[in-house]
Amino acid sequence: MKLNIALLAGDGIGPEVIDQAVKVSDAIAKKFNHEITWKPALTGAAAIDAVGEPYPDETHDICVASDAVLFGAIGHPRFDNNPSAKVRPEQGLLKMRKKLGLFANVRPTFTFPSLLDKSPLKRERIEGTDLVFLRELTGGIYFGEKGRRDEGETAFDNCVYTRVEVQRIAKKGFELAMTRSKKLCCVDKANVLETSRLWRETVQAMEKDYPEVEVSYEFVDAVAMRLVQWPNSYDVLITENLFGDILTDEASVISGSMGLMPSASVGTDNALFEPIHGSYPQATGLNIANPMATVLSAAMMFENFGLKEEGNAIRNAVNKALDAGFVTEDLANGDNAYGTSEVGDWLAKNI
Ligand SMILES: NC(=O)c1ccc[n+]([C@@H]2O[C@H](COP(=O)([O-])OP(=O)(O)OC[C@H]3O[C@@H](n4cnc5c(N)ncnc54)[C@H](O)[C@@H]3O)[C@@H](O)[C@H]2O)c1
Ligand SMILES: CC(C)[C@H](C(=O)O)[C@@H](O)C(=O)O
Ligand SMILES: [Mg+2]
Repeated sequence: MKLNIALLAGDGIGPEVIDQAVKVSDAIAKKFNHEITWKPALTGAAAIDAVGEPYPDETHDICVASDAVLFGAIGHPRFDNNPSAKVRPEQGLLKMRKKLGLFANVRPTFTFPSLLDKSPLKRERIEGTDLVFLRELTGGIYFGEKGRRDEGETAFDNCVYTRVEVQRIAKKGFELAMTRSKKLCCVDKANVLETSRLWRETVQAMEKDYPEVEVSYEFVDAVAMRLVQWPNSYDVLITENLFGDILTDEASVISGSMGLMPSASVGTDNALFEPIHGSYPQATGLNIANPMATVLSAAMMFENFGLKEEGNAIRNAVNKALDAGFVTEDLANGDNAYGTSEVGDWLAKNI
């Protein structure tokens, strides 16, 4: 297969982890006879520095013309520490998601056999966890009207959802549940928020089309608790943008590290693959960040092209590295940590 992949490395550890995903993907291409053409493009603070805006038109054109996008991470402390900055790296990420129509963010949470005792949660709680969040990605409070009034003394962020936005993510949730254990949890705050009541009402109306799916409706605050208490009781969870952002970082503790969590952001016409973590500024340039989340995002990319064996080959290499203890410092004991690029080399060699 010939694949054109837009490569948006971004900021902080973004370029370091992306390099490893490229190495591993190139090893896959060699083994399975594919041809990958990488199309690097600017995004985030790097794009602000170069051209004054975090998601330039040229980058968008490259994304649209590609078969998929592989994304590292964006964000820089000089913006995080300056609340009044008008142009911010994160705006680029949001604009990109919106312009590419990536309304569904698929964020799986699973455990790795050799890491069961690495999690701060007890083995018997997390063993067997295999759940997927479908996080709505182009609506809600992230995209509603926001601003200040009263001479800056009052701030607002509006949370808005349309029924159609809820229907399309819920449809994905029901369809995914049908291919798994037929359990769907709708995460909301319908006891308080009107947008959540629209979510609940919309999902309830869709239940009749999927009679085999057992649907539960749970409040987000309770899910935040049960997620770490009984994670293996969940299968597919659908949720609005902000709740999904928060719960998936929480869920990374189940697997053992933020540096392990991949994701796919999909829409009708485009697909983008990105780790759930950020630019981890403290680790920039130190060759210590875990590249596995980005490497596993590349595995999701191959699977999205229908290349299951390729995706599995990546997962097997990651499992082998974890079993062998060939890991970065977030997962290592004491002195036994390997560098980001060494882990990438090891994975590529073991494809
Ligand atoms: N999708 C994205 O690009 C994205 C996501 C989240 C945050 N951000 C941005 O990243 C910047 C830093 O934000 P933050 O510190 O809250 O979140 P972060 O995800 O960058 O880091 C939080 C913590 O997670 C751990 N971590 C993250 N990635 C890791 C990796 N690859 N290997 C090992 N450990 C890892 C580290 O302990 C780190 O301190 C901010 O500017 C933020 O806006 C971007
Ligand atoms: C950086 C930020 C805009 C982004 C989000 O909130 O969606 C990040 O936290 C993520 O999870 O991808
Ligand atoms: Mg996040």
